[in-house]
Amino acid sequence: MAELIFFSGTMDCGKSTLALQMDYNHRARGRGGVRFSCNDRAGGSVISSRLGLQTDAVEVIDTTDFWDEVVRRRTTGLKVDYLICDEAQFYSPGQVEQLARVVDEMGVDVFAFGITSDFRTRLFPGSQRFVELADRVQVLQVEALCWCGRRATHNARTVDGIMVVEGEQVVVGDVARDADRAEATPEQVDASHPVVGYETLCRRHYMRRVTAHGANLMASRDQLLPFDVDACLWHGAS
Ligand SMILES: Nc1ncnc2c1ncn2[C@@H]1O[C@H](COP(=O)(O)OP(=O)(O)O)[C@@H](O)[C@H]1O
Ligand SMILES: Cc1cn([C@H]2C[C@H](O)[C@@H](COP(=O)(O)O)O2)c(=O)[nH]c1=O
Repeated sequence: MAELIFFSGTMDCGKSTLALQMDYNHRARGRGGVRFSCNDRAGGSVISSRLGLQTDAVEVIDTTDFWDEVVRRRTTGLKVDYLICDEAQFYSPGQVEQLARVVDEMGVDVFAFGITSDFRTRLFPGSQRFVELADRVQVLQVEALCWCGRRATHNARTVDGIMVVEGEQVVVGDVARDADRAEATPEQVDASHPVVGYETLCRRHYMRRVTAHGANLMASRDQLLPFDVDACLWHGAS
């Protein structure tokens, strides 16, 4: 029985890696599949994993109709047993409905991969529809971590190094590694080209808006005292 599975998690938890692995495993057993992606960080028509793997894919755009995509391939004799759908949070609710129909009426497995919520903790409309329609929502086993070591559950956005909670829902970007993470100096800030980045945080530090950079700053200011960033915040220290 074909299934619609939504593999979900925060940014940087291995979704694209798993998408490429699943494609490889199914293909290795002779199944025919089509890979789709949308606004991948590495550019159009590609699925890229931070582990270094990258494979071509069909770019999903506003007019993409998944039902037509499958019918067109099957009528030219191609085998379509499954679809890999990366960056699925960016698909429209209507496209998610098309995917459900492809599963139910054409017996095609759909493996979709995406983040559920945006930098304001709000569901992406496409992800919401996946949660509503999927046979299974599977949370990835590999956990992205917050700087404090807890499991990261939220995606924070930074602009020039500062966490923000307002802005466009879709801004393609990457998580910064610890080494790159710093608030820009006033000289580096170019108001016409703000640098947008992301950081995965636990809920506690998302709610208190403490990124790795903020925590480091507080730690360095407070070197002479026993340091507990959460206690500092709780008591209103800056
Ligand atoms: N140099 C590396 N060595 C080992 N694992 C890495 C390396 N770089 C990235 N990763 C792993 O890749 C994961 C990110 O994978 P990716 O598929 O790009 O994530 P997602 O699609 O969920 O954003 C990280 O959580 C980490 O486990
Ligand atoms: C939280 C959030 C993320 N995005 C973008 C940033 C990346 O381009 C993708 C997520 O890709 P990943 O492979 O899961 O790392 O989504 C966005 O546009 N808006 C957001 O709020």
